[in-house]
Amino acid sequence: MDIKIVENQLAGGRLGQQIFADALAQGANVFGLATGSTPISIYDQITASDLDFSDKISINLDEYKGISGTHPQSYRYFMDKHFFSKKPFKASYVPNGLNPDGADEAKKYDAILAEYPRDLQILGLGQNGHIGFNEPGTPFDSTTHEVELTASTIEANARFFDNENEVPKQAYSMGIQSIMDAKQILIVAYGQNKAAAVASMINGPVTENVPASILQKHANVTVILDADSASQL
Ligand SMILES: N[C@@H]1[C@@H](O)[C@H](O)[C@@H](COP(=O)(O)O)O[C@@H]1O
Repeated sequence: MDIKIVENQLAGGRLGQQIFADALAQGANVFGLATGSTPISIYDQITASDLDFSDKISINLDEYKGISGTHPQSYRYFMDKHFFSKKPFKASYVPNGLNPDGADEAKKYDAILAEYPRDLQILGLGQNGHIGFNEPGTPFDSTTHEVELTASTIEANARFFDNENEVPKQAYSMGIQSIMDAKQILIVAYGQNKAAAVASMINGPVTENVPASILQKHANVTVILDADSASQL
């Protein structure tokens, strides 16, 4: 793992933008994207740059089940707002939260992932070590699946909703194997509340109890941290 400690999120955004630029220069065609507050500074730097994704593909990690892409808290809405409306791709895939059939949605999304192997995958990190919506205990060989969100994730995401009851209880997520299939991975974490998860991801045993710990086994991972999230290393 190539660990970069940056001064603040703006510096992390610049570094992340550079990693995207380098991938583009090396011929990357398919970009795996993530939501959450963490990647926003990278997306801000990218959308303000002259990078061109108009003939590239993006595939997002996950989406809440049961809300449409026009819901302000859906991940499709987030991506439109922070990225695609400013910097469009040729095609952008996000799981369809309105598909009531989890097995069907998983099959369709896995077909998209198989058609477009990702060159670069960006990830945030959950406080419990989750990546995408792969909560602790998710098998390392998982592909796209329907997820029951844990109480801690619902609580962590409640700040974006009017109240905790409105946070969807399920989501669709790429699996851990799907994430590991990307050629290159960029994982980003800021703040004291991520410090324990960062330490377990980097120095802990590789265990399904800490989904991000599997990244120790990937050949090309860059980790962007700030001093707070790196404080337990
Ligand atoms: N499904 C997302 C994850 O992909 C994200 O990494 C995590 C952390 O979010 P934040 O970056 O806001 O801390 O939140 C959600 O649970």
